Amino acid sequence: MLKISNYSNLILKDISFILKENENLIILGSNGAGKSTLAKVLSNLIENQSVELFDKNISTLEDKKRVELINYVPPRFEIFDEYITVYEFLELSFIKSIKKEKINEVLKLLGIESIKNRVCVDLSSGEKQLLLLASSLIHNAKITIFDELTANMDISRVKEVYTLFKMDYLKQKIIITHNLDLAFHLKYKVLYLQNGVIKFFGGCEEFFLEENLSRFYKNSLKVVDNHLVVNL
Ligand SMILES: Nc1ncnc2c1ncn2[C@@H]1O[C@H](COP(=O)(O)OP(=O)(O)OP(=O)(O)O)[C@@H](O)[C@H]1O
Repeated sequence: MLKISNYSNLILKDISFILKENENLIILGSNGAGKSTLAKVLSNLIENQSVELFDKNISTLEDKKRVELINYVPPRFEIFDEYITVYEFLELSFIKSIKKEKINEVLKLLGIESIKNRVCVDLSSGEKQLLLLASSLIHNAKITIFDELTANMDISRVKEVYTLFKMDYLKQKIIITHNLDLAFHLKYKVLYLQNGVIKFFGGCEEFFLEENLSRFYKNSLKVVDNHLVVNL
């Protein structure tokens, strides 16, 4: 269970909501709305006392315990070690003891065995995002927040990620995305942010009603054959 109560900072305004155990969430909103900032608050990268994780205030949790409960996966892969390989990076993703077979299982699941001995800094941006995904699967926190995971992925990879999310390989997920069709089909609960304010928090079906689409996206979207597409 995740709960945030009356949180405000320079960007976010009076944020409160509860996500029940095993409920997944999509966070939507335009550029600069505050989505990444909210994710950093929920994972305590922006320190606060307004978030409760599984009935414990996040400010009271030791780092080791907190990372077991929540993992923020950033939109860009950044690393200072120029020489570390994919395999070595994944070894560092375990919270407890390293299980080599788990690394091979995840590499196979994502179809990225061929890059396992490559140096991380040389990967393409899409490959780096797959590495972040692999790392989060190994980390396997109770709640994983993905910040624009699919932004640099090709379409077939986006489809694979969608399938993976549907498989419940990870426990509880919070997904920040600009891919509305992905959000529409995942059918998770939706939180819509506008200028740091929650304008919608509720079911997917309700959010994607025509009246809400025109309220939040004006005439920039249309539904074609049960898919949300840009109304060019
Ligand atoms: N460390 C910071 N210091 C000052 N302003 C910041 C900082 N981080 C973010 N902001 C500002 O806060 C606002 C919200 O940023 P945030 O990254 O949370 O938006 P977002 O909804 O994730 O946007 P996008 O969809 O473009 O990624 C932006 O105007 C941004 O410039």
